[in-house]
Amino acid sequence: MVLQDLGRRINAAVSDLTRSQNLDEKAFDGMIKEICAALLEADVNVKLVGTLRKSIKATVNFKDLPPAVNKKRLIQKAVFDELVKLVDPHAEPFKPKKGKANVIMFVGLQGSGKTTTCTKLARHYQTRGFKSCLVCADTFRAGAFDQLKQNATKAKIPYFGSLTSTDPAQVASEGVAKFKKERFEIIIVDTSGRHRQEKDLFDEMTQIQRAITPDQTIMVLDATIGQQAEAQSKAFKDTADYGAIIITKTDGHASGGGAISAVAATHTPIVFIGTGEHMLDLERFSPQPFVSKLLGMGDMQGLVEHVQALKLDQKDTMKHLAEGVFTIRDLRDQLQNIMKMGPLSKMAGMIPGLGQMMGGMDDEDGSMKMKRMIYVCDSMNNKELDSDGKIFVEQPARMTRVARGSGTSVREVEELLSQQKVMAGMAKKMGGMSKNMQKAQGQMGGGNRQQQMAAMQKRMQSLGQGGMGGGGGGMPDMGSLMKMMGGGGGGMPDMASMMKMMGGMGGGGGGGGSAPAGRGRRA
Ligand SMILES: Nc1nc2c(ncn2[C@@H]2O[C@H](COP(=O)(O)OP(=O)(O)OP(=O)(O)O)[C@@H](O)[C@H]2O)c(=O)[nH]1
Repeated sequence: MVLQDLGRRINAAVSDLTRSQNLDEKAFDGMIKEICAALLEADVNVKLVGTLRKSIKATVNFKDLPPAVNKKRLIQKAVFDELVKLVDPHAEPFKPKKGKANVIMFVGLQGSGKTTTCTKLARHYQTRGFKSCLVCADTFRAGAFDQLKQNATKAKIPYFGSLTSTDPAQVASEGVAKFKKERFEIIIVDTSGRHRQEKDLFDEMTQIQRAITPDQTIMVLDATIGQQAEAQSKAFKDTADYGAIIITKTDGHASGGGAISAVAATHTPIVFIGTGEHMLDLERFSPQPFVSKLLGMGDMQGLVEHVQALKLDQKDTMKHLAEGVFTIRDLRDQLQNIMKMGPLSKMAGMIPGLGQMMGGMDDEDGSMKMKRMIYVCDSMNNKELDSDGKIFVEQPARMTRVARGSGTSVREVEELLSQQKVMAGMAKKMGGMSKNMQKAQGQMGGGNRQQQMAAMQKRMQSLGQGGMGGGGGGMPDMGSLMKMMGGGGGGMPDMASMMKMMGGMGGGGGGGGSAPAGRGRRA
């Protein structure tokens, strides 16, 4: 059972109860039983589950509820709050400071995902304006430095290591000294995860720690070990006193719930969770957004942060949208932006309600469809790209040329054009709206964008919470969401249409291999 399934099961238990006609104590007990069974299957400690059960019962106190009280809301809130408590470590982690060297040392067993996570974290800080780098202090495993080098090169992060040295503490201090001199702000040191004997591994960790005196030591834990996470973290704590934990591989296993709750029970801050093998698959851990996402209520804060961190180039499209225009080039740029955001299923999980709605959607299919749309655009010349698409209606031969050049089919070109037409129609409306808004704002003496964003987030969250248990809620307004993320004026096109479009694209139409045959461009 994967973590998402755990969320779905809990959600279903609450929904069944709140939808049922006779919301009596027996049904309420049944719901608690189902939630507890799901948590136990996810390897959450039996004592913690017991506490959760008692707390939900005590909070709702079914017997003494006055008849007028909104039972559904009360039950939903109690379940939500108790799940948050279950994964809340109640501890604040170290926060790196700008303008100084923050040395972060990683420890953890082999295969836990240390090297991958080091690079993910360096990249995370890099995109947030910290000058970041990596040091490989694993001199035990041949190939460790190569792996870090490869990851770092891909993420464009400077790195340091040695292919010949056998002294990890020396390599670590040399690397840290070099990068401190070069005024790096985040210096991440990766250490070995294996040794002939466990004692050697722990000795090495303390030697490195003494040599570099890190500002923070982070332990990396593999979520698939479930509640054993507690024992493993204790063993490390006794030796290399770490300040925070990153739990990796929460994407594949429900036992991530077990690992997270086990660590939270020890009051150790969980700073991030790894949610996949991709560089972007690192999420800041925060109990409330985590539970919200688990239950299909989305994580708006995370989504906005994620999109902002990508620094997507929206300038031209925004300008066009404000003018009520949406060209084929705009469509291609937006497709490319969406591709940068990471797997679609993950993006959808952050949007209240959408993750569950798209449960069956295949990331590979979705991204292949988008790639083929980009191939179509790349086979157009500048005149075509900057057009509103009418040029293809007037001269249909252009479609055949583009299909041939991109290794797709005429039908796919037509579909892209009709999508662009839909977007252009929306842009026209939005352009008018945005002009009116600007006028209104001007009359009101302007508006505070931060306040607007906060209000929007609040609205989204309330929509998401309403969604649990099927009471009210429903899908939020994707157009507004994208506008908010894009910042002010226009914004990205409507995500729901994008998803719909991908679902409909590429079905049949014959022709077109998986790779473009050639993408020659004509003037
Ligand atoms: N699905 C998934 N896989 C992950 C995640 N993090 C790391 N991995 C994979 O886990 C495997 C081990 O990761 P490494 O980074 O090599 O682990 P390590 O702890 O550095 O291993 P040693 O160098 O042997 O100590 C790799 O295949 C990674 O791609 C994650 O969050 N989700």
